Amino acid sequence: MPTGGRSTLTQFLIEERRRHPEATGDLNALITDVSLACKAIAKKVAFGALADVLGSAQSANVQGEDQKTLDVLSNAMFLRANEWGGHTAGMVSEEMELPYTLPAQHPRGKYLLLFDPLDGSSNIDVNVAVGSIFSVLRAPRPGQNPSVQDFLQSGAEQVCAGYAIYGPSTMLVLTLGRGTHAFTLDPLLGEWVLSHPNLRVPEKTCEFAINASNSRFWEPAVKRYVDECLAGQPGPRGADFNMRWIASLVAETHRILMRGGVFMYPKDTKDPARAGRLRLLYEANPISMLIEQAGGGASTGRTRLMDVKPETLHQRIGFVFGSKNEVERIERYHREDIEEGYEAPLFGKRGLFSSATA
Ligand SMILES: O=P(O)(O)OC[C@H]1O[C@](O)(COP(=O)(O)O)[C@@H](O)[C@@H]1O
Ligand SMILES: [Mg+2]
Ligand SMILES: [Mg+2]
Repeated sequence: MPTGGRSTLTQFLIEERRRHPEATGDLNALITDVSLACKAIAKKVAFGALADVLGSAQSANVQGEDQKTLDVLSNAMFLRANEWGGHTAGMVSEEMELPYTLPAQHPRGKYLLLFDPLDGSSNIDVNVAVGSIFSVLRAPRPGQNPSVQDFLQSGAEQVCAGYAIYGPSTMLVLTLGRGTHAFTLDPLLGEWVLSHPNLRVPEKTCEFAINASNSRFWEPAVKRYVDECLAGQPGPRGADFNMRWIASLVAETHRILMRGGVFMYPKDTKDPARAGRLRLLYEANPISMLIEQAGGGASTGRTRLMDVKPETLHQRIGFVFGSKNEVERIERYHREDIEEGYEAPLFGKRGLFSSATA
C-alpha cells in the first residue's frame, strides 16, 4: 500500500459509513469536498509570494476586519468546492454577511456547512501556520434554501467538525462524533493519510495560551488563573507554567490536541458590545467538538460552550478549552468570583501588571 499500511481519508469515511447502514453517503461526499477545498488552499498558502496571494485585499468583512487576499480566495474555494455536489443546502462563512445561496441550477442537500475559510490570517504575511475551520449541521428543511434561523443551532447539534492546518505539513483534523482523528496530506500522492487516530488531550497540563496584552480588560477569575500560573513553583499551583501565543486558533488547537494545554480568549471588558473575540458558529463550536471528542473541556468560562444557543450568525463568545482539569478550574474561579470576589495580587492596584499609573 503506498500509504505504508495506514488508512486514507476515503477508507476511513467508508468505515464510518458502515456503522450507519441508513447513511446515503452525502456526509462523506461533503467531507471529501471540504477536504478538496483545503488541499487547494494549502497549495496557495505554500506558494506564498510566488502566487501573489499575500497582503490585504483592500476590503473589509461584515465584522469590519481587514480582509487579506487569502481570506477572499479561500472563501471562494470553499464555496466552489461545495456548491454543486448536492450535499449542502446552504453555507455560512466568516467572510459573508448572509448565508450563501446556491446557484439556482444546483440541487440543495441535507446539510449546512459553516466555515472560517482562513483562520489566523494575521499570520499569513509572516509565514506562520494558518488554517481553515468547518462545522456541519443538519438542514432543518433539506432540499430547500435555509433561512438564517436554520443555522442558529447549538454546537451540540453538530454532525461533524474539523480543521485543516497549513503548517510545516498540511493536516486535516476531523470528528464525526466518534473520537478526533488527524490525517496528514501526503504531498506526492495528494492523499490524506490517517497519521494520528484517536487523539487524546491530557487531563493535566502546565502550559497556557492567552493574549496577555488584553490583561487589563480581563475579569477577576481570569486574572486569578493567570496570576497563579505565573507565580510558578512557589505559588498556589506548586508548578512552573509555560506560556504560548500564536494568534492562530487552529495552531493553538493543534498544539493542545498534540501535547495538552489550555487556551483562553475569555469574555473581557475591552469592547462591551462584544462577548469575546472568537466567533461561535464557525470557530468555537467546531473546535469545542474536536476537543471534547478528544477528552478535553470546552467552555465559555462559565458553562459548556456547545450548549450555547446562538442568536446571530457572526456572534462572538468567550472561549476556554483544553485540558479538562484546567477548564474546570477556570469555570470554578468564575463561580467563586461571583460568590466571593477576588483581588489578583499581580494585577491589583500595586501589582506588577497594574494598569494604574503611579
Ligand atoms: O490578534 P489576537 O487578539 O491575538 O487574536 C488572535 C485570534 O484571532 C483569530 O486570528 C481570529 O481568526 P481570523 O483570522 O479568522 O479572523 C484567531 O485565530 C486567534 O485566536
Ligand atoms: Mg478565525
Ligand atoms: Mg478567518
